[in-house]
Amino acid sequence: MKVLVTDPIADAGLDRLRESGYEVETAYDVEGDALLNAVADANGLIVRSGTDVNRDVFEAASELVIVGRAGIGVDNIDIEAATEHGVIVANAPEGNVRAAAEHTVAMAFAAARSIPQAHVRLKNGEWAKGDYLGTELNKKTLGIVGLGRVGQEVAKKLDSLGMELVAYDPYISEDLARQLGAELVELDDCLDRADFLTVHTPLTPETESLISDEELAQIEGGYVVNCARGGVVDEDALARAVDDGILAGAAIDVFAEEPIPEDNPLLDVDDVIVTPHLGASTEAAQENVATSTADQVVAALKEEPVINALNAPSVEESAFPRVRPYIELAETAGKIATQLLDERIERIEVNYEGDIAEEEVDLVTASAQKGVFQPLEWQVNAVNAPQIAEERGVEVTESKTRQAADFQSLIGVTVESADEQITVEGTLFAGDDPRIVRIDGYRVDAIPHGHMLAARNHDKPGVIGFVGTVLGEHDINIAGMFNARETDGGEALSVYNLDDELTDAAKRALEADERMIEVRSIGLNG
Ligand SMILES: NC(=O)c1ccc[n+]([C@@H]2O[C@H](COP(=O)([O-])OP(=O)(O)OC[C@H]3O[C@@H](n4cnc5c(N)ncnc54)[C@H](O)[C@@H]3O)[C@@H](O)[C@H]2O)c1
Ligand SMILES: O=C(O)[C@H](O)COP(=O)(O)O
Repeated sequence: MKVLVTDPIADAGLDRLRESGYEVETAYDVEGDALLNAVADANGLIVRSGTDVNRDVFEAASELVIVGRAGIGVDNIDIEAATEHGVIVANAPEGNVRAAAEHTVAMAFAAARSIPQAHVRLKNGEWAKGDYLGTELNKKTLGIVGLGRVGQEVAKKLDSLGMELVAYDPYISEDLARQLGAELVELDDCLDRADFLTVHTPLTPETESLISDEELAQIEGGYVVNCARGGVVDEDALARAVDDGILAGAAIDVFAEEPIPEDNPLLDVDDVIVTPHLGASTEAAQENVATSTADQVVAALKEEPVINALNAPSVEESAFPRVRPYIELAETAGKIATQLLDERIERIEVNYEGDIAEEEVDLVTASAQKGVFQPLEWQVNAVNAPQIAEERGVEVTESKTRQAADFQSLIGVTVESADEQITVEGTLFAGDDPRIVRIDGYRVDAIPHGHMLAARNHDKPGVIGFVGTVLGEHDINIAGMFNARETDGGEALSVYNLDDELTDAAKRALEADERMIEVRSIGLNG
């Protein structure tokens, strides 16, 4: 399997991929057709902020299982297109937080003391001591927009340096802000009170140009720091505000277009200091994000849970060994159920009984949906199955009961149409041996594997012999057989494991007998 890496990541990450047996291709700075060609046979793709992973990339990458983002921001990845193509997107949300926070603090100080400007003049032989009278951060108010991981780390650092903290973040609790020593306020209040404003939100339609002319005017006389994403602070408005003396200065690490074009207005304003997106560029941060991203790519390629998947259900690493066998069992039960139902599926219910009901089962439920849709859809997996259900208007419900009647753990997948429903229930014998133990209420003991035949018949003498004879005549060998009946002489259900697929001719021959009620071929391969 091949992992394509299109932005530079630390060697430790590349080594980890190679040690896991994957071919690693590095192709930095590729774009357009070159990127589409490189990704065509890649099973994994690792990027930073430099690669535009758009819909065309997903359309060209038919083998792609995961895009790993060696860092936090995923605004360069079309997650919707990834989900539609069944591709996991995962980032490394922890590894560069300290680096980003330290850079933010450094930029705030650098702007407040005009360090870059003084540095350049001194290097040019000019002792401009009298031109720089800086501002202390001590006792000033820091306005933080976005109090997530980086925002919180910045809050801790600048709180300890004597700043007053106010924060605007509509998605966090007052309690959390209070624990950090910050007052949670509305945006207007945050802007009015800030001597320094630092933004730490992702770039989304909601945050794009969140800080523009009007907002900058509210920070009059202060400084703006942006080490989050270009575009959250409007660049033209910021250049104007600093140039016109409305703001004392700004420190910017990230830009709406990167690498920054020469005509970016921020480059022309002396009191705007800039760095080329260096927030995450420390040795420690790069090693952290590279190894954590490589681990997630390896996990995805081994079909193990991807801890930081952004568009797929996941399971805690410690719980995975307990949940893992049920993932396949649920998929199998879903596959069988869907092949036993003729009509359009309108509802799926996944029921958990016993020990498994204690676990986090999002991934198991997604796998049951994958099983249900797989015989019907071209490319379905646990990433896009919930979306397929939503698009088709299929209602999916989950129920759990900790009490189990006959088995330590039992999973039931019910598929329902307008006038029919089928439930297939399975368990694990000895912890990892999957068995289908009930189909539509009939108690069976079927090993779900390969080709199967499910036959409903009137419970009359000679039926089992008849089925065996017909299959024999059509050269189909029976590998195993399980029979269950409602009542003596009532209806019976038999499930057969076959070495070969049930042919149409054999199916017709079985259906021709009046003792047979229904004959279904079930395929569990693929
Ligand atoms: N310069 C760099 O190299 C660098 C390094 C790391 C992270 N980053 C960027 O920093 C930003 C923050 O990263 P993080 O790890 O803290 O992310 P995070 O998801 O932990 O935090 C983001 C916070 O923003 C808040 N938020 C979302 N929409 C908001 C809105 N409209 N108004 C106010 N708050 C809003 C969220 O509630 C959340 O608390 C991201 O854009 C990330 O890409 C940049
Ligand atoms: O979102 C991030 O993690 C940072 O912006 C770092 O981006 P980079 O990996 O491109 O340096």
